[in-house]
Amino acid sequence: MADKIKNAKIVFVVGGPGSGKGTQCEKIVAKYGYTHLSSGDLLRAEVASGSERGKQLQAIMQKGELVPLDTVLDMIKDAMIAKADVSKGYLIDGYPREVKQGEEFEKKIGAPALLLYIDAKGETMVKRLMKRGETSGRADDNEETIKKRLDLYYKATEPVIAFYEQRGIVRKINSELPVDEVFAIVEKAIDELK
Ligand SMILES: Nc1ncnc2c1ncn2[C@H]1C[C@H](O)[C@@H](COP(=O)(O)OP(=O)(O)O)O1
Ligand SMILES: [Mg+2]
Repeated sequence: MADKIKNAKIVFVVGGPGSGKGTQCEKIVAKYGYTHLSSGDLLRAEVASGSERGKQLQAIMQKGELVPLDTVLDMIKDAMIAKADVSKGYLIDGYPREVKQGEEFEKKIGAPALLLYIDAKGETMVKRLMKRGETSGRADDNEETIKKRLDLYYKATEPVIAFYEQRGIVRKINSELPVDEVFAIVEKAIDELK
């Protein structure tokens, strides 16, 4: 089964909470037929299912902490295999959150062809998340948890970007711009993959 995704085009979408990863992924899906897998969305779906695993996950996520590595990776892999026949590529959104997660992903699934680094200022991310929190219903879109998520992002995820920069696959995207202008930069990076 895992053979099906062996040669798949894999794009890591990395950036702080509220940087605009989900927004850009949605546009990539519409234009390029990629499959969008947000690790956060997969986890929230598990929570919503009410399963025992979901309950444990909820407690961790509410504190703004990282969920155990194997759990996230298994969920991503299953979702990739499920879409293998219809997918032109995969957007792995919000993963890897730390270098070790990237290494495990490559061992179990494959190497990314590109890392889109969706970059916005801390104050911009906070503003966007507070606004999103008005309607998102996400337990972690509140001021206290946002601050923790940002701190963790800077500590754990920035080394991920440095790690893949050595391989020359990082494209830094200025996400301070309006959505469509951000997407114009994203398109260039994706087009280079063909
Ligand atoms: N370039 C941009 N300009 C203004 N607002 C943006 C933006 N990109 C995203 N947003 C808004 C949409 C959401 O309400 C919020 C967070 O975006 P998101 O795509 O959900 O971020 P992420 O998935 O990185 O957490 O910010
Ligand atoms: Mg998101």
